Amino acid sequence: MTAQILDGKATAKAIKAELTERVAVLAARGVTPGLGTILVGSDPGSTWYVGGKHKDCAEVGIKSIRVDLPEDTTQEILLAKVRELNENPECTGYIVQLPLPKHIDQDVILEAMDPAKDADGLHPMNLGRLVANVNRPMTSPLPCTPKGCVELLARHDIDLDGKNVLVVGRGVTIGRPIGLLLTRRDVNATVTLAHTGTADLASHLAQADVVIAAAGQPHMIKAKDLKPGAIVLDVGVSRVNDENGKAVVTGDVEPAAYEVASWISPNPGGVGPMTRAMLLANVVESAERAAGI
Ligand SMILES: Nc1nc2c(c(=O)[nH]1)N[C@@H](CN(C=O)c1ccc(C(=O)N[C@@H](CCC(=O)O)C(=O)O)cc1)CN2
Repeated sequence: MTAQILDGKATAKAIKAELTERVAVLAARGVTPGLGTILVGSDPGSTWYVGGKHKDCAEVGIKSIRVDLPEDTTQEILLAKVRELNENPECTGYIVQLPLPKHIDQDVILEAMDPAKDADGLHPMNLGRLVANVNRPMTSPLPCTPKGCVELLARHDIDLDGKNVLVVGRGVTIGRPIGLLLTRRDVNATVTLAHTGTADLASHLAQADVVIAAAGQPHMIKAKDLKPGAIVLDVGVSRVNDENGKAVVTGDVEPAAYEVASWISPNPGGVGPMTRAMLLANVVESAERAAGI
């Protein structure tokens, strides 16, 4: 068996084209959505991701506001920037790029954001809304990567109703919120959350119809442990050196999994582009709600 590809790049391109039209409808009503980003430090990955967010905004017609701060920025200065974006009327939504340097308390920063401007769905109020709302349509932003995983599967006509999903990784941006999203009544999956403290990962993998690998551990998911025909989303991102010493992006799933899975999202080219597209979707949806559309 060779797995079919969950093509995040092509899917994100189609979503961006749809969002461009929705931004034009907002513009006709005099509404211009604006995305702010705050980046602290110069980590090459984070700098690339933030650059991508501004490029995406330009592509679909969203205004963007960029705040770049040095690595040694104090928590107080960062809080002042967060408050500035809370008050800036041109910025209808914003994100603080994660991870933050170790001397800054991420929870304090996320809590200081205006939840109505939280384009990442990571403010505790918005995560709490995801916990509380099982049945009704969500009217608050969802974290971009979990939302991107669900959208990527839906756009390939993959129904998760009744499926056993194993999520590997318990981070706040993916692992923890994705279980909440997948167990909503409209998705109806049964979710197990595995992590570094899980005793026998192989026995969980053997039962999983769907695996969402978001641990950030290169090739930790072995093809031999997968249930034949499993659907695999390779979400984790690591940078490793290839045989020529060149840094390359690699996922959590070993390449041999392509011979066991029925569907697989490549990495790069799978969930990453969907994360980018879902950030734009959050900004547009929030502007539409504000405009009463
Ligand atoms: N505030 C946030 N911080 C972080 C988030 C987030 O959603 N909000 N997620 C990740 C980083 N991220 C977006 O910020 C992100 C990661 C990966 C990609 C992507 O398109 N990856 C490419 C490969 C890129 C490469 O070569 O490095 C792919 O998968 O094809 C986009 C966005 C952590 N921080």
